[in-house]
Amino acid sequence: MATPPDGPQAQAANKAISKLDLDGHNLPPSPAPSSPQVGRRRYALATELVYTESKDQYGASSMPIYQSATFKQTSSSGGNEYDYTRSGNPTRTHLERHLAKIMNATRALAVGSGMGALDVITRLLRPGDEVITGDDLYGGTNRLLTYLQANQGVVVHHVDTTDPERVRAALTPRTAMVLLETPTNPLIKIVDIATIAAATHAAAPRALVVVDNTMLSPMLCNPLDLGADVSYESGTKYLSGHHDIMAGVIALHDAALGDKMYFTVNATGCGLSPGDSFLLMRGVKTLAIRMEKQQANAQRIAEFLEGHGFRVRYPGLRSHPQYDLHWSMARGAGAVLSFETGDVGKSERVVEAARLWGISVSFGCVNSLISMPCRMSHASIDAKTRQERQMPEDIIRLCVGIEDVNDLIDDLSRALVQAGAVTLTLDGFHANGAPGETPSPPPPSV
Ligand SMILES: N[C@@H](CCSC[C@H](N)C(=O)O)C(=O)O
Repeated sequence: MATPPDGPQAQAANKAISKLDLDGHNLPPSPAPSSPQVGRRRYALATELVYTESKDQYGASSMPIYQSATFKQTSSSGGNEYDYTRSGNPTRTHLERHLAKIMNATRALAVGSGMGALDVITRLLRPGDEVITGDDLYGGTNRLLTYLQANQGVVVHHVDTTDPERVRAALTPRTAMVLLETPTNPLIKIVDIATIAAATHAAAPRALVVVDNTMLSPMLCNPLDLGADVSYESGTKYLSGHHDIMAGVIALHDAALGDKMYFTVNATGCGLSPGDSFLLMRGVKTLAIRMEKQQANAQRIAEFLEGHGFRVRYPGLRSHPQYDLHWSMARGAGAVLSFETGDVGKSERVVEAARLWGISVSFGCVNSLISMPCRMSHASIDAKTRQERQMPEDIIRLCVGIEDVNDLIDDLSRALVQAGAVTLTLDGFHANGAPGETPSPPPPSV
């Protein structure tokens, strides 16, 4: 899973490191000039996640929480490195520099949630600007784009981003942003970032290609290396890993764009708090080992469900229609999968019968979660739109954690049996009813 030391990803990462000041003590606007660390060898990603180079005044091996709203100045004109935590805080700066390093970026910004990150990014849009995005995407993203369309004069085109030609056909001189997710949430479709980025930059040079990398995290994919201009993710998920904070992260190369986004962070006060910056930093250090276990568990569970006749969507399965495309961009399949039972009521019963799997939105945490996206994470997309976009109402999303995989499979098997989603036979059990044969009517909008 680690980046090969001489591969293109590692070269890009070295470039990013050489541009960073790694002392962790500069107030944001523009990244500081290079440090004595320039040109040092890039370690494997698992090492870089843990290795930090902060110059804490006492040599603390874990950057302390600077729990202070304001900072004393040495002169009446101010001008010290930090003045007010909304504008900058040493704990957040340390985190942002570490994130820039592991996301192969020149600059990273840490804010209060994944949606907060998308808000900062979309504030670059102006009335009349056009956004091209997917027809399967996270409910919160869809909601923010719908708001911008209704209130800010931004025109949003939802197309099937799994087909780069559809994106190409939607590009116009007014395209300001192409917003991608891969794998998509919750249908786990794969989007070709490199082809779409190249097509976008050729046809609409001022357009930004923005990628939501939450499903994979920098452990498995680096969208900036594939040609994206901005990569962002919910730090609430894999980066922190314990569902004890909300956070959002933005990574990019363009200094002027970074300054514009920092302006918004400072002006609106959405920067991540010192305490949450500390927790996110702590979580990032164990990302490699968590992800390794989570995706090994997810693979076993996906194979278990598929082996019993369910339609499973997971890029670790050879049956995934875009298996090769996924593996050309990513170093792993992640730990989110979805499957269908063919009946909404049956899916509800499965979810409610699970004990070890918590009924919760979110993913990327050490404990496993089960949910019905159409009722939960994607309920803000109205039923008609969900139907138009062919979202199966019975779809169940599994977000796999680090528990013992046999316990997870036992609990899921029991829930499937209890819900009547499988038929018991002498040689085991099999899914009842092929998904899609009896399409479920959408429930009323939420
Ligand atoms: N009630 C929330 C639901 C958040 S879903 C969180 C997450 N990104 C996921 O996909 O599970 C809302 O309406 O935003």
